[in-house]
Amino acid sequence: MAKVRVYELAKEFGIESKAVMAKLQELGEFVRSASSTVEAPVVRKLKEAFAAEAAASGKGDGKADTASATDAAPTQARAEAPAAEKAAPAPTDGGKPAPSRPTSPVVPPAESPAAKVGTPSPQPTDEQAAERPRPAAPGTDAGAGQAPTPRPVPTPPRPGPPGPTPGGPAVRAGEQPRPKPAAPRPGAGPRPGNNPFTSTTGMRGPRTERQEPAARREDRTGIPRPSPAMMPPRADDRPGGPRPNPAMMPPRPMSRGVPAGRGGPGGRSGGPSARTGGAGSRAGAPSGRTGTPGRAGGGIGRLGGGGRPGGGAPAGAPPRGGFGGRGGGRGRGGAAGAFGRPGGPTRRGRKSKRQKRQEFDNMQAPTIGGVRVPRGGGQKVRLPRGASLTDFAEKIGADPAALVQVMFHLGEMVTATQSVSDETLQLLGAELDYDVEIVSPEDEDRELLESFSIEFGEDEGDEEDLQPRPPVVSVMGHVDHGKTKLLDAIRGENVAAREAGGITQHIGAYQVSTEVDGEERKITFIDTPGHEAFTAMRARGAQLTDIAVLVVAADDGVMPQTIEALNHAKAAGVPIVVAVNKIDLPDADPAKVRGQLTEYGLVPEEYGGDTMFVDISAKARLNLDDLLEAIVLTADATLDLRANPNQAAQGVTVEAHLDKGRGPVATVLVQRGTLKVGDSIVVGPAYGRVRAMLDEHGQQVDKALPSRPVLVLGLSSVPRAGDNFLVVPDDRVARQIAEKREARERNASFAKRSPRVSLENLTELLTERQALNLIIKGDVSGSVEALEDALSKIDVGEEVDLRILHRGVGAVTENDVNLASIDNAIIIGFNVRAQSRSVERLAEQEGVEIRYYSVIYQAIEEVEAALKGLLKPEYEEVQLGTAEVREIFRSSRFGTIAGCLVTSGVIRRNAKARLLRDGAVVADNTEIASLRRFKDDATEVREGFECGLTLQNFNDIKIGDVVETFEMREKPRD
Ligand SMILES: Nc1nc2c(ncn2[C@@H]2O[C@H](COP(=O)(O)OP(=O)(O)OP(=O)(O)O)[C@@H](O)[C@H]2O)c(=O)[nH]1
Repeated sequence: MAKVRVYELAKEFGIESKAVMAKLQELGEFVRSASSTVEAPVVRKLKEAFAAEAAASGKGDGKADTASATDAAPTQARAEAPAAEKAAPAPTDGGKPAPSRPTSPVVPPAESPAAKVGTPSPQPTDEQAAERPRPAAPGTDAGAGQAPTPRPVPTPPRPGPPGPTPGGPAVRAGEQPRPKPAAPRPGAGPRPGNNPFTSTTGMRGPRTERQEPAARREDRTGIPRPSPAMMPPRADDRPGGPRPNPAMMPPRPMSRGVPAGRGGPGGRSGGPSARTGGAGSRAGAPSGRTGTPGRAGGGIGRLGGGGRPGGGAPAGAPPRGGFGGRGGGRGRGGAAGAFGRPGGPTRRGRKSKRQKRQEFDNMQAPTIGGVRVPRGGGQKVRLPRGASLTDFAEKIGADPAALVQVMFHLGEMVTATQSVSDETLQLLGAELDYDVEIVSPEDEDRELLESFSIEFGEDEGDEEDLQPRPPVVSVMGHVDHGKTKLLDAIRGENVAAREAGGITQHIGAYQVSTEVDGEERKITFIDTPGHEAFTAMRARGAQLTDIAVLVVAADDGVMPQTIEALNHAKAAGVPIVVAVNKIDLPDADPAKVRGQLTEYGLVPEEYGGDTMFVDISAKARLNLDDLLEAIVLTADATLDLRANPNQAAQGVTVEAHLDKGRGPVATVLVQRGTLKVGDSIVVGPAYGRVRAMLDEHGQQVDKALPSRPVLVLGLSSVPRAGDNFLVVPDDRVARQIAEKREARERNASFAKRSPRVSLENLTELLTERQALNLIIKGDVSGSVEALEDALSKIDVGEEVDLRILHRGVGAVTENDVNLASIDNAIIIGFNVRAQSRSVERLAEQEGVEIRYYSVIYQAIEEVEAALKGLLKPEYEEVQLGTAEVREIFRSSRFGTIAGCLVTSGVIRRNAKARLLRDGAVVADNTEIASLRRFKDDATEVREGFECGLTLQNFNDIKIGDVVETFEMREKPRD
């Protein structure tokens, strides 16, 4: 089922949106407004709730019926899950609930006790429903084949989304008022705390897949188990004394050799529930001794303390071959007897030794690289981009140092606190059997805003709160087809001409008016031509364009970038209006353009298609009004452009820069709400209060309605194009959101640029890599990004790295200098200077170099030269000379002396040498240790002369060998 909006649901139910919202709230679902979307499971839940209400009031009116009818799928699923029905009879009859057959008829959701008592009971998804234990499939688990005819037992506890507890047919037949399962009824059934076989005992952790079979096993014990809500509150008052806090217990590594004792102190608390608790619950045994129902099964959240797998029992506990944390209630002997079956006979459904061994193996923490870390069992772990191993460890209750070791074992060297890449997190997750979900920046941002109860991107209120807004248009097309000219022409025609005296400013977007059918209509143009800007914005999640104008020169026809632009617009689902430009030229062929574009799915209206083509001349200002009209008509025909102007403003940044006089300024496009002077605003990582707003004519405005672009003054820093903006209740919230965003961006960028150190490249990284660290400051975010981009493309080989430690808009500050001095970086100021003389002085003091540029290419050239300067010199071998061995003399003092004739070049003392015999090298990397001419020492002997020489550390010289000498010379780099 697709997402639906609240008002659509209201329509479907034939009631007011408010009633739907109220119901949702009652069900524990938060929706902001009638136009908020509702997820499919929530819709189902809602329908169930309405159906239940209708059934309860005895009306069973058509709407409720419709609701259940429309929801046939889950009902079906429930029908196929008799275990769920089986669970229905509450143990009000002394623990003998009415039997039910696995093939009981469909139970309408309205009949569910949960629904009747109004308990919020989120409907399970179809899969969940289908996942219910089915008595019809005995033998699938422990106790296979021993399971008797399915016996009704209460639903096993379901932490996480509580499943429904649909009523069984027997109960329905009697139309007995169902007891509220939530009410503890001491004495009515077996005391759950006394029942060591109950799997409900204190189950707290979320249910994992692995728990399911255990739950099924418990079902077969035939003992009715009450729902968790029926459990006596806590066991501190029970024999066994106070339960030690698991968090206080020292985590104990599990050892295969000394398994946690089942009857040991660690093993008693969990009872069977611990078995159903997955990795987490098995672990928690330190609560031992008390027999506390299931606190040991504290689930994942408790892993940090005694909750580690194997943390159950002291290492020295009697090795009774069980699981830490499993035990007590069900164990043989020990205090468990006081609460249940004291070491009774082996029951049906008990696990075999083999199974236990298997389970033990499963829960055994991996011993990667000699460390033990909890195994996830496929559990989901959400981590933000750029998280560190410490963050990961925190989530899974492990020791960060252990994770560092695991990574080491996996061949990657990372520190515990270092931000790591997505792949590293995934790799670690896969190794530990966790399903790592890297939370995207968008999701993270949504969560961040939600934490302040702010929702971005949705109009508040009802249908009737929405009012028409002008379309936002981007102009795209091939190079030189006239995009800029067209944007200028439209602006010139409509803006400058009408605003007498107004000086048209380039602020990144402008609004024009045109008359369509006697009505004045506005259109907002994004003033940055080209689809790069369009796609860059989209890449940042900002889709602000409603309509794309595709400019095609009539003389040139469709070109590669025309197609590219077209595809981008199509991918974004944006309708296209084609402007066939340059029709003033003699070789203009507008018909050809139409024909060509038809092939790409843009069929002109006149050919029976739905795309409007307008022949224009941007230069001659021909038919520009027709183009504007076509835009309005296309918008009217294909889009429902409405927004709520009466809410806190939200929108997107179109452009931003640092203005010398005004500080950071950003052109924002209001998408919904009305932006007013004085509003507290967050724009990406910048925040502030709107000090003033200017329109494209440089005129001050006090408010901006949806689709209105305005230049905003008063921000703390310069945001990036594509950053969203939103008005928040007060400055404090604005600052907090902005700071969190900034921290997140910093982390993410650290993760991106910290090189992955692996065992393979460690030596290389430690010994050979040199890095040029840079800090880039520029006047506008665009130039900083462009410079960073260009610099990162400089390639001088593997040996030298360019690292951009920080980039930002604005003057070079003291902070920049401090950072540069710590990390030995050079600061590049692009069209900016040091903030003050004191900053310059600090730089001098710290020996930090600040280079100023105003031409991008100059900056690139110099950085490239600097990088080359960092390269280690390259050497090449240059031959000096060769000598042939003619005679051999042995000397007790010098070893073997070779009497040689220099056959080429020169032989020098101390020169590097190698000895060749029959063309093969017999000694390399040696040196001419001594050189004599007759009886005298010589420094060099030239070609044609004889000499005596010895080689360093080499005496096995033979007559006929050739001594070759050479030197290593630095090679100039190109
Ligand atoms: N004859 C004629 N020339 C035009 C017309 N529109 C634009 N031009 C010329 O075409 C050339 C390119 O125009 P631009 O507006 O710069 O084209 P563009 O698509 O923005 O180009 P890029 O920014 O390089 O992608 C300029 O020399 C314009 O004067 C027109 O309608 N008729």
